[in-house]
Amino acid sequence: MSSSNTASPSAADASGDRAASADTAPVLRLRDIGWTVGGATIVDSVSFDVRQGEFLAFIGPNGAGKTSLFNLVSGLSPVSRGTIELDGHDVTAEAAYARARRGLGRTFQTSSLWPGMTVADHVRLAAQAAEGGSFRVWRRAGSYPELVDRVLTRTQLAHRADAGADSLSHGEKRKLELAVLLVGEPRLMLLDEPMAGVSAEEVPALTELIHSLHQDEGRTVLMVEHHMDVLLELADRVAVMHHGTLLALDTPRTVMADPTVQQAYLGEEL
Ligand SMILES: Nc1ncnc2c1ncn2[C@@H]1O[C@H](COP(=O)(O)OP(=O)(O)OP(=O)(O)O)[C@@H](O)[C@H]1O
Repeated sequence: MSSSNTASPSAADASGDRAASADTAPVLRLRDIGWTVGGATIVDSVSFDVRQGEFLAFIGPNGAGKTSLFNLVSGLSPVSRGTIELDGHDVTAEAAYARARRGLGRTFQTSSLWPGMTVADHVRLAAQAAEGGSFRVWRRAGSYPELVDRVLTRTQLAHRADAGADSLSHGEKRKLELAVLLVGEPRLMLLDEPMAGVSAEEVPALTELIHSLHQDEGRTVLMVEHHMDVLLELADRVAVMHHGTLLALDTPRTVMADPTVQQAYLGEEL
């Protein structure tokens, strides 16, 4: 168990991580990442590597800096210090769209859907955006039928293609956000609390879908999630954020048993 802000691949290998592979170049490499805004340090000296096909989950108390870290990795916020590499390329100075073209995609904690649009229209709009088209000249009729069918089938939403986004259940909305994400064929997916607001009945199907996108399609996943049972099912490793730092990075069971991590959650059982 690492108690510093730096977790190296060798530390992960030593932990017995099932995804460890010393000769595989990391998909993502963070070195001493920091983000300071208005004099407050929100993310502080975070370093870690993520290997191809790995599933890394992030937990931590509210305000620990998980979403801020995702913003830095995806390019929505510029780092104050440190470097970010994707597939060995230094992307620290690259904009979010450039990182997306390299295969990085993300979802957001709060729903990013358009209530007045149908499920299929969301996929069509994402397809047009991926091609670099202007939203203003977007045409509804006959666009991307195969793509729409493929990603909606993949996310179990084909039967809801013509439904308005505002009529979806919370679980279906999360699936639609994943469908929109899949249009860009991301190899590295950052999922920010994909279970937020989802009913207990819908959690298993959503968990299975995310598991399949990772396991069956080989996508690398970083996911912020508070449901420990979900993490145990999905994650190769769990990163614990606390006050902007990386408190621990190890297998889910080792992290949950760590007294330092327990302390970070005010003594509550994880
Ligand atoms: N643009 C900003 N300007 C100033 N402070 C910010 C900004 N964005 C985030 N913060 C602060 O940074 C801290 C970390 O926020 P962040 O949303 O990253 O935490 P989190 O771990 O994702 O929390 P939660 O689990 O509640 O989503 C919070 O105190 C938040 O208020």
